[in-house]
Amino acid sequence: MARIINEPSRTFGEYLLLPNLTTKDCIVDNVDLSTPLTRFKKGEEPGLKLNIPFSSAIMQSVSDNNMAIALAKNGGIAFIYGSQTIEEEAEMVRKVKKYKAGFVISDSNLTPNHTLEDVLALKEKTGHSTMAITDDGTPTGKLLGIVTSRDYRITRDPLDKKVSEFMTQGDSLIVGKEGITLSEANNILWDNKLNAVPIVDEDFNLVYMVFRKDYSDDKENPRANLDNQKRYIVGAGINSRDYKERVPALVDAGVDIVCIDSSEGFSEWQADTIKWIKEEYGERVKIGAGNVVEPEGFRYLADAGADFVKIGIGGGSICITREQKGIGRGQASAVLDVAAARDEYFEQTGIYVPLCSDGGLVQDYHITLALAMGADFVMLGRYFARFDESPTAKIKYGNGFVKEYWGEGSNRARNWARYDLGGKTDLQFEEGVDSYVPYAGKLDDGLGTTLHKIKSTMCNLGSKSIYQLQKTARLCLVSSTSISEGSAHDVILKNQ
Ligand SMILES: NC(=O)C1=CN([C@@H]2O[C@H](COP(=O)(O)OP(=O)(O)OC[C@H]3O[C@@H](n4cnc5c(N)ncnc54)[C@H](O)[C@@H]3O)[C@@H](O)[C@H]2O)C=CC1
Ligand SMILES: O=c1[nH]c(=O)c2[nH+]cn([C@@H]3O[C@H](COP(=O)(O)O)[C@@H](O)[C@H]3O)c2[nH]1
Ligand SMILES: [K+]
Repeated sequence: MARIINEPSRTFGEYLLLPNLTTKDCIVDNVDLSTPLTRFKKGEEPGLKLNIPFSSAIMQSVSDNNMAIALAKNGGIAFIYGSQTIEEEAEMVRKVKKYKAGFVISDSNLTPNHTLEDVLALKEKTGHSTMAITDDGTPTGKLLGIVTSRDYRITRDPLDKKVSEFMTQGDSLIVGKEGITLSEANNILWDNKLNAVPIVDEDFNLVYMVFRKDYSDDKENPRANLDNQKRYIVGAGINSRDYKERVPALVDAGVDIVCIDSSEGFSEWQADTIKWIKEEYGERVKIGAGNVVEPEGFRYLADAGADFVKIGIGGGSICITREQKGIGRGQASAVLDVAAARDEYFEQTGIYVPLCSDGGLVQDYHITLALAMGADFVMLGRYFARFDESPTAKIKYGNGFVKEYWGEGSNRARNWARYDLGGKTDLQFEEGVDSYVPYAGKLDDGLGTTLHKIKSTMCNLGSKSIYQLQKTARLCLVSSTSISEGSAHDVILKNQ
């Protein structure tokens, strides 16, 4: 007979935190939010850590190279979406690893044989008026010239005028040599009254551009999550099918960690994927797996060698998996149950496997709850999709703005593959929706507020670290009637 777990599965909104004694040294500035990202043996340090317990969802509408840079700058990690070709995903990883504050890879490039018409079309497409002219029109080709809007006049020059006739070239072309510092590049900009300076290697191949406007806002964040070569840490999503091709390409691009991206991870496909990666790369390549919602699934993946395990089925804001397939579990119950299994696993084996609570986090305090319940970090989709740094369009909506946000199980996300990875297309059903989320401005600002909230809650709980929070937090269940007591009530709100 089927086994029934009679305890109903619960969500974060059903719990509140109880304060503990706040000692005088427990102030926001003293709260440390660093947390392990990968498994470690008792008494040892994890191979990878996060400086804040945040990761961004493995989704087309959330995690590209821009999100990865913005989040790593703040101490977290993005997992670049795997629902794209291997080459495209590896290229995104490469862009993050090549990124140096203030040095950008040129996104507007042409050859001398292009025309003014091509210049105008490219400007329309990228929004950038400074273009690098290289022998092959790529951002890494031999640099032959530069075009800015000062080099042509739309009213006077014919549209078929060749770029070679009006680009800045020869002795007038001022460049910086690869390896110079940002402040040296900035001196070149000022000394020559330029808005941009191309940086070239020994063979005059283009490597970066440095723009005057970028210089001021590129001070390094002290929380930045960096590797031993001072490059940003980045993760990437993989699947349990093409990993033998995808993982080598990602490793070649410099990825720090991969994560099997699936709605449900208690499977031999995932164990095989982990096994292959560990045999191929040993400890050099870290790998997260999931998702699970109960202890058996956790233990299976921990035994298989997962470096972290992700929790959450059907709780995401764009998820309709529970409606479609009837699988899943309230996220709070899932985290509590799996965290207990993780602690038991640690006692039995001396191996600590970090947990990630993925999806369904709505209020900022839900993040604190997830950590208190035993998660070491969280993964958020909707939250990050709202910021400027997410890859999707910002659209005017009523009096404000929204950004697009769609699930990886939606038809929109699945369209990337020309061939179906998983069987007959005519049998497919959607497991996610296509939606809008309210636009929330710059990631630095929004995330800054959330971090401050989490830290001040931790002070109420007398915790200066996530470890302490997990060990000492006390939580209570709330009744549905007491929930209304928690918002403004029995008053007439002004300005409404
Ligand atoms: N966290 C959540 O609640 C949910 C997440 N999603 C997202 O949607 C996307 C797609 O997820 P899934 O459909 O679960 O993808 P998936 O690729 O893991 O699974 C699809 C199907 O293929 C099977 N499969 C996996 N590897 C195989 C192999 N090597 N050979 C043969 N069959 C294999 C799986 O067992 C499953 O039936 C992911 O981005 C996931 O994160 C979708 C629904 C819910
Ligand atoms: O049922 C689903 N259908 C989908 O199409 C889908 N796409 C993503 N995900 C999962 O949702 C997480 C993000 O959730 P939030 O927006 O709540 O942060 C993500 O991190 C995923 O775990 C999906 N679940
Ligand atoms: K399964």
